[in-house]
Amino acid sequence: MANIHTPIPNLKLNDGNSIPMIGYGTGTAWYKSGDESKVDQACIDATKMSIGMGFYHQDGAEVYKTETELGTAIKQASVPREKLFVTTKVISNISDIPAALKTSLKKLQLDYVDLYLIHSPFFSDKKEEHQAKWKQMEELQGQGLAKSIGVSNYLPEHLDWILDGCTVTPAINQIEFHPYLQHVDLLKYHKEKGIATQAYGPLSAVTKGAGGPADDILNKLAKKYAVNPAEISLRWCIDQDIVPITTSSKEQRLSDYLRAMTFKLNPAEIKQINEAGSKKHLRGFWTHKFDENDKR
Ligand SMILES: NC(=O)C1=CN([C@@H]2O[C@H](COP(=O)(O)OP(=O)(O)OC[C@H]3O[C@@H](n4cnc5c(N)ncnc54)[C@H](O)[C@@H]3O)[C@@H](O)[C@H]2O)C=CC1
Ligand SMILES: O=CCc1c[nH]c2ccccc12
Repeated sequence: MANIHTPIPNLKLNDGNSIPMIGYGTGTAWYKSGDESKVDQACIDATKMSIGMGFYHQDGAEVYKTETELGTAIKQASVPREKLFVTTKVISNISDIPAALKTSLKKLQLDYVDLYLIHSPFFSDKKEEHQAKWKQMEELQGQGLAKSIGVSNYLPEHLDWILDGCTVTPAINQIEFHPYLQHVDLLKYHKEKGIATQAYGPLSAVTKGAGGPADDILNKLAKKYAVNPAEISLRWCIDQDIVPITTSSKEQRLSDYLRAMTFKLNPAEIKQINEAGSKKHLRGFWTHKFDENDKR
């Protein structure tokens, strides 16, 4: 069983900070559609378990309404703060980013987050507003409240707005990324500008896209490396320097995910997954915001 002793590599960001190359998400499986003040003990327990197993990189967001649970799990896990990498994101309270971060920090019971992200670009279609919001993000980083700052769900046109005149280039863009959503042009853009990529929904080809054209190659490689197709999907991200964010409430599944740290795909295998995956398009998140004809 892979466990806390399974070393997790780091990726160096453009600001000199380092991020562990797999994250545990407190969104999809855990977000509350209702009352935020109703504490979800199952979320605390699963998140604490993930930290205990070595998932020191934790991904939250104000919109998930689970920052209190994440903060409690962190506290109860008793791992030194400097060993953790904690992300949260702003979107509901984008009108006042400094206040939003302070509220998040209170819920998280932290003095700073390792990464603060603007959760999506869809709050405005005006370049000037994006630039003004990014300036506030830079100020929060300057105050030490966020060690790294970045964005999520941005496309090249949104990043262009920010990069025009920014002082700090976003460290990360967190996007939906899996064999059926490969974002080839966006990844090229990230590489040119020194922006790291985080992948949410990395298991989508195995979960939502099961039965698709990548099944055969994912199954074949799973057999070769004696893991599950999920771990091939995670490794496919890592071997492209992309940081996957996954989740589960099950110890066995989390342990299985960590096996992605125990082997490497070769370039030919990555290419085979890319080729098979490019035969299908699947977007699972923010579908109401992205143009349905946009296959990027
Ligand atoms: N920035 C953004 O807009 C977004 C960020 N996120 C972040 O990413 C995190 C992970 O996102 P997910 O889509 O949940 O990631 P994921 O694609 O890794 O899926 C994880 C889910 O797959 C299930 N699973 C694993 N193996 C399976 C199998 N063999 N068969 C069936 N189901 C299986 C797990 O139980 C879990 O519920 C979220 O919790 C959140 O923190 C997620 C969506 C949007
Ligand atoms: O971050 C993931 C997708 C997302 C966007 N808004 C919400 C609200 C609640 C849960 C997930 C999400």
